[in-house]
Amino acid sequence: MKTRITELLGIQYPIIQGGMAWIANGDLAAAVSKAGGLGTIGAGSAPAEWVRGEIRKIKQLTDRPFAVNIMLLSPHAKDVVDVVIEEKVPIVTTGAGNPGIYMKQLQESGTKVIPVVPSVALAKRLEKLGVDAIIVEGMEAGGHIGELTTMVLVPQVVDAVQIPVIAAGGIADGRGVVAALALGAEGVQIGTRFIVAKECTAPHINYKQAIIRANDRDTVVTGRPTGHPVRVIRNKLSREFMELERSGASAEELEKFGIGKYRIAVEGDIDKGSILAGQIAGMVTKEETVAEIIQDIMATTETTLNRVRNAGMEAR
Ligand SMILES: O=C(O)COc1ccc(-c2c[nH]c(CNC(=O)Nc3ncc(Sc4ccccn4)s3)n2)cc1
Repeated sequence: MKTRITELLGIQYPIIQGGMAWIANGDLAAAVSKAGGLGTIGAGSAPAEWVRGEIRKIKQLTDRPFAVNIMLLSPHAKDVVDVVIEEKVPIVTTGAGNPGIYMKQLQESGTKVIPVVPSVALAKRLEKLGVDAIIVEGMEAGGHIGELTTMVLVPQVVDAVQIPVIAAGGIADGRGVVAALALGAEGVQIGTRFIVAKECTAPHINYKQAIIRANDRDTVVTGRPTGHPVRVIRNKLSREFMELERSGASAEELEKFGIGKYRIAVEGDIDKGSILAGQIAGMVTKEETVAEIIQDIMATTETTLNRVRNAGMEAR
């Protein structure tokens, strides 16, 4: 399948794996790149030297293109940018903030920059700064989210910019890919479904099982009063978090309550930790290899395109 995204990134399929903090390590990213997508190492809030180690690991595992996601709320973001440049990482995606301050040094080093944006305004500002493409992430996504849905935000950003758009949030099979293409996107970013991949070695099995067990209504958004809303799977901790919000706790108290809770879940305590995952968790029902996931996505893309085409023919 060929789009401006597959050409820009040198990948076989327009499938980008989300660079999820604490979860997307070199093992997962290498498996996705080897299977024809774009594997992404999630720097999250990790120190720059951890990121350097994962970059060197993926270079041992594959020659195919890969990316590093820079989470801009991380205290190590600047050092991670330096490491990305030193290690000649070809592609960077960014999240949770505006990458404007790093654009000059990244572009001078020839790194392709693809920011996640939650609004049309930021998409237009970043296109002017010279980013190579835009990931438009709807609030269906797991983790730190904006307020608008994929269905609403993608076509508005597509209308507002000339550079290619990647749709993210609520996508886990070919129906989501075809929907994204219909909205004007030329690629998709998938996070939640890759968390349960066999090659995703970081999260404890309890984390994966929480996603596999989740149904359509099992995620909630915590932390809205802090200005950093985060989508998680309902559990004991999210109920405590919502209780704290209802009791009128300040943004600082909520922020403090949330610190470190994500890592606790990744390490296996799914009662006391925050299980970051998207609304599509209800459609993620089994652990598979990355190759099986990508093959299923592309096969269901094909069957969906045929179904939509036939429906269109009959409608004439
Ligand atoms: O500066 C501005 O105009 C605001 O800019 C932005 C505001 C938000 C975003 C945004 C929303 N979603 C994303 C990409 N997705 C994510 O970044 N998802 C994440 N999940 C867990 C994360 S770890 C975390 C999260 C919050 C607080 C501390 N740590 S980051 N980027 C991007 C840019």
